[in-house]
Amino acid sequence: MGATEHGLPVTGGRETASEVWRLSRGYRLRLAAVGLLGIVSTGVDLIPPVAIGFLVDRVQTGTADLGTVLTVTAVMALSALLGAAGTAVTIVLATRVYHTILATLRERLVGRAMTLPQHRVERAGTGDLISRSSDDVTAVADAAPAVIPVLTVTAFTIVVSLGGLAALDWPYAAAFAVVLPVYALAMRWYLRTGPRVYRAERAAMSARAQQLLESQRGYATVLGFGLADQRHRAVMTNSWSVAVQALRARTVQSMLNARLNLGECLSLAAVLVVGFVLIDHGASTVGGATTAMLLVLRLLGPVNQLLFVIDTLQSALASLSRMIGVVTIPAADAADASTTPSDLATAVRLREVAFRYGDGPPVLDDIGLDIPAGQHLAVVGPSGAGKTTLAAVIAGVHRPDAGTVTRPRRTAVITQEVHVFAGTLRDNLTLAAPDATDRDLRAALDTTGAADLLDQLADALDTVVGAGGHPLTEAQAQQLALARLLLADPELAILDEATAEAGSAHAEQLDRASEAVLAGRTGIVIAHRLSQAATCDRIVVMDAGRVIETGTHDELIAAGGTYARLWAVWQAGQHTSTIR
Ligand SMILES: Nc1ncnc2c1ncn2[C@@H]1O[C@H](COP(=O)(O)OP(=O)(O)OP(=O)(O)O)[C@@H](O)[C@H]1O
Repeated sequence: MGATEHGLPVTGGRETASEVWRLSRGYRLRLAAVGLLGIVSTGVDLIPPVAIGFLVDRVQTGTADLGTVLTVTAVMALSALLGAAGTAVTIVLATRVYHTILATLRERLVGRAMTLPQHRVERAGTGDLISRSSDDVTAVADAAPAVIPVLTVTAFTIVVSLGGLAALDWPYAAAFAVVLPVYALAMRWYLRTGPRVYRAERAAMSARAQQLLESQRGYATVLGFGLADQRHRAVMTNSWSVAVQALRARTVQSMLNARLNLGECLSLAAVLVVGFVLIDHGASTVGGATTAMLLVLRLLGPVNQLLFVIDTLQSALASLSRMIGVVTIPAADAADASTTPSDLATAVRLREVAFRYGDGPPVLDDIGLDIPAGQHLAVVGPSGAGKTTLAAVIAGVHRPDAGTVTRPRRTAVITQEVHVFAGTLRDNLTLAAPDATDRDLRAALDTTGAADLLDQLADALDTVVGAGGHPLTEAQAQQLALARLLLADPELAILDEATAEAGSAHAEQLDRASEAVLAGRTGIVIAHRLSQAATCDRIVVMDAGRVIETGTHDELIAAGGTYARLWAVWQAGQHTSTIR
């Protein structure tokens, strides 16, 4: 399986083929029936050239009368009708099987994407995953109208027509066969060039999707920092890259076209020359040569189409290998290896943990930490100390570059960006606990201090919130997230909530809600207000990615270090600013 260090994997040809074969299980009999119908339909399609050749000979020998012409016309019309009907049914049946298999693949892709460890998706970029389950699925689905008719019918037409040519007179088949290397060379060139160009096109599309997604997600930041122009330029650069790659792909198609035209010209000329020589030597009739020319003309279409389908097929295969790349990520990687069931005494254990974003400077350095089950730990420190990163590494969002992390299997985290899902309030809560009753939901909202929210909403739990629904304040969204976490009932809860103005009613409300949510479970609080830290069992002070102090509130105050200084500042009335 090919995989870039940071990207999601892409399968090779063999893996893709064997996965498609596995996916076709249950449809193979239907596929065989479709194949048989395809052979019969294309066989019937060969009747008109033979009938025209027969008519030409009759006219040449002066034995054609009106009855012969009418009979030949009727036979041609009937065979054309039967052939078209058979082909249409073949295409419909094949398309149905194709889309059913594709739907199964998409379901598996989405299923696997949902179970991928978050760090894997974060590192590759959410845009890549979205592009694989949208752009790539579309590319594979869009290939159906072109690929299925041609693949199911063309291959048979080639075999049956070549057989017909050989039966007519072997030199005709030989003349066509001599030109085949031209097609073989065209195919070889194309197979070498095409996939690379298409993969680059798809990758450029992924990058553009990622760029757009990031701009939309960080909309508030983009506006707040006046980054609109910069983001616009970045999206333009990506769009230009997509355009360049698309142009390359279309150029390759045009060059393939030129090669196909050459093959067409050579094969018609070869059969014409052979026909002339055979008739000159009395070895063939004009009718025979006519049939041969018509058969070759029939062959040229499918041969060209097959090469063009290979073009679409290459593009679809590039997408397919990206989709299957996600589906076949080994289960060991899908389940986060660093998660182990907690032992009874220690819920979280970190040993020599180091982490950096990409090639950037170390953000966490040699972190060692033990959190006994049931303990509430506060992490404090100046902005940029690495608190959020530490929370993300413990939660499994980021995988450490060095060291080990052990945490309970049921770990939940509330990040600074609380997401309200578009749907009812009930939907938002039952995400975490599908079996929860309305009573449970109300109790959870009550615990997080959001009971009055229900009173404000006309449809109570059935009120639509999130995008397009009833707008929730930031504090309400955080209360909702805390209620969701309460319902999920994890062994370890990590709270890295957005800051609320210290001393404000919201801050006190959220502090109380956080305490209620953490009761009876292990908790890590990224403390943006020192009031949060003071109520925790133990405090870890971080600076520049390292733990510089640890102890209880009283111990750290008595030690007179960084925490004591922070606390003094806090106490001295810096209540309007937050510790970040
Ligand atoms: N996604 C990212 N990519 C690159 N660097 C990052 C990323 N996220 C954070 N950093 C950097 O890592 C360092 C630690 O950031 P982190 O957010 O963990 O600190 P923090 O202590 O939580 O700060 P704050 O209190 O402001 O949230 C900072 O220098 C920050 O710029």
